[in-house]
Amino acid sequence: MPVLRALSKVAKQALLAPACGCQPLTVAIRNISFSPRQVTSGSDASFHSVSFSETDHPKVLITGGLGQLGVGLAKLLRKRFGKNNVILSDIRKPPSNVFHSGPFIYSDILDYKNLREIVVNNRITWLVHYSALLSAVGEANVPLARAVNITGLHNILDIAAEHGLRLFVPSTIGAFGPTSPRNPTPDLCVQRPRTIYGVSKVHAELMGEYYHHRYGLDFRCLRYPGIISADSQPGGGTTDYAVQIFHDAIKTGKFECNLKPDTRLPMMYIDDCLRATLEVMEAPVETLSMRTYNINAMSFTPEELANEVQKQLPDLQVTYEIDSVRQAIADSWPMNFDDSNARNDWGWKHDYDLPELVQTMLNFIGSDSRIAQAN
Ligand SMILES: NC(=O)c1ccc[n+]([C@@H]2O[C@H](COP(=O)([O-])OP(=O)(O)OC[C@H]3O[C@@H](n4cnc5c(N)ncnc54)[C@H](O)[C@@H]3O)[C@@H](O)[C@H]2O)c1
Ligand SMILES: C[C@@H](O)[C@H](N)C(=O)O
Repeated sequence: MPVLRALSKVAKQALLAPACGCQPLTVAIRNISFSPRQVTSGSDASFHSVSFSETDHPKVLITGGLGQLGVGLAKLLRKRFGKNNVILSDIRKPPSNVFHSGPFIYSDILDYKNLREIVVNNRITWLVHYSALLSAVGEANVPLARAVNITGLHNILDIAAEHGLRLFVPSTIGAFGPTSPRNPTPDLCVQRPRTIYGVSKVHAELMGEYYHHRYGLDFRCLRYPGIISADSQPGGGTTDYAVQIFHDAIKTGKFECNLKPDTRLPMMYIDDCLRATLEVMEAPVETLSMRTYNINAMSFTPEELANEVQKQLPDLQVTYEIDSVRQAIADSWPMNFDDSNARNDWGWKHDYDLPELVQTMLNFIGSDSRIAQAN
């Protein structure tokens, strides 16, 4: 069917929808090859966001949940909404502590039918979409990154629109590129990233916002800085050095950094990142003047991080062996992130600056390694 004819048919069906917005009409447009498989029509974002009663707890599905961030998010959400209301999913086998801490399910985001079955059978109302290939591993396998980060996202958007879900998709500092203002980088500016990861994240931001305006999808997106965590490993990004330094400092007293000492990047401790995610998901619709926000906590260079760690561990030796792929990526990313819109609109505020981050990481990893030595 020619594109214009298909569009006008959909528009006519939408016009026939009840004006009150109380009965969202499901328009089946599966046969339009460029369109979502099934979406709810209408342009009022608010009526789609209440597919669960506001007094009920949401039923949450987290995709890609076994990476650096998912397990921590599940823990936070389970504390708030109850263990059985938060389902972790991934294509990997969960470690036994994760498997026994709450519901876990296999889900490949490239399998649309499987995703839909999970959403329907578990009466999911919130979807947190964490599956992705990060910046460095994405450059090493562009076809897979394209499939997971772009095709997978299309499945997620269609499922979320079809079932009236509130959808969170994280974006990243990597959604900016060398032609973006880097110090600071505002929410709205030129975005011409040079990695498949960045390209896929700009695509996710734009598609999510398009679905919000076109179909009323309750899409919410935060651009995370590099996230630093003690009890989960990063999945192959450019900011991974800022996690590894703590492990190496405690285990060997030596750290080889793969970025130049003066490479400045925005960073955040995981607790702040996960709290921001919960806060934006709970933010009343009327506080959100945008659907994609920068969030930030601190910015530092490898040298500044090493100096801060050396205040606690003065014998730490740091050397530099530059990884040219990661360095080129980092040189194209923001140095400082302007998150004033998130602070003004829904009250974002970070808790951890560099000294607290370093103290917390060393305490956590130090106590873990003392326990391991004692066993
Ligand atoms: N960690 C950070 O510093 C950071 C910063 C900015 C944005 N983000 C974003 O946050 C999200 C989570 O990041 P993370 O650090 O936990 O990532 P990660 O790489 O550690 O984990 C990603 C997970 O996705 C899973 N996955 C891969 N292919 C899949 C498929 N076909 N179906 C289902 N799952 C699949 C992997 O098995 C993995 O467990 C990502 O979207 C990432 O882009 C992370
Ligand atoms: C910044 C972020 O998106 C991720 N940690 C990466 O480096 O790829």
